[in-house]
Amino acid sequence: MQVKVCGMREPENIQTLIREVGPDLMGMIFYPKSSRYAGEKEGQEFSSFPVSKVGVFVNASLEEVLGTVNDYGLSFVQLHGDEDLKFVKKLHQQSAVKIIKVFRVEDQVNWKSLEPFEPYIEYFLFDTQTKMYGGSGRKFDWALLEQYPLKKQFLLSGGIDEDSASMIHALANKVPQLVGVDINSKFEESPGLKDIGKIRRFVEALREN
Ligand SMILES: O=C(O)c1ccccc1NCC(=O)[C@H](O)[C@H](O)COP(=O)(O)O
Repeated sequence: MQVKVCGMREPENIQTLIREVGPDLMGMIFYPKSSRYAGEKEGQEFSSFPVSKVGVFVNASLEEVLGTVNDYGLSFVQLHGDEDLKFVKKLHQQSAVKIIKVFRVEDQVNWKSLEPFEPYIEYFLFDTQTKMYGGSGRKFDWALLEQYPLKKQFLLSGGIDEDSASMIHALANKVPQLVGVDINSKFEESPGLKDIGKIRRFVEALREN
């Protein structure tokens, strides 16, 4: 099971995370309205961190996304807004960066609408529908994912906390396309600053089985 720790911003906190947890992916938020906005930091400082970096964007322009990929040395772009297929195709054409396309879930999912994205992306990510787009700390009804009909692998997100490991294992046993989790606000001391001990305990529980 892959682990993405999202909403990272502070260099020392990032170094401790890499040393003590070793996540598969580390997310940085490039949505200016987020309390975890990382876009004011110098890109160069982040490029050298030995972890795959994911830039999270909400309805940003293609130019902004491509510029940030370059400045921060991003391996993945996570499209967390209402980016359509046309946008995803253009990004795929113009860059080798891997794409995570987010679907924010309320009380149902239109699986048919996801299908056209499959050839252009690395993963889907399912998160809870919220006005702020992400980082809400709220879970959606994960049982909806038991009906997931596609081949594309996906990441689970939204309100995952220290006690979620057994629920995640149970879901992954039913739906093998679930290959990773994305954690954020339930592991924070303050926006953009993570409690690394808490993350380590969760990741140990997740990797136990
Ligand atoms: O975290 C944010 O502030 C944020 C704002 C706008 C779009 C996306 C955002 N976060 C992206 C993530 O991938 C979060 O990890 C995901 O929404 C889950 O957050 P949480 O429910 O706090 O675990």
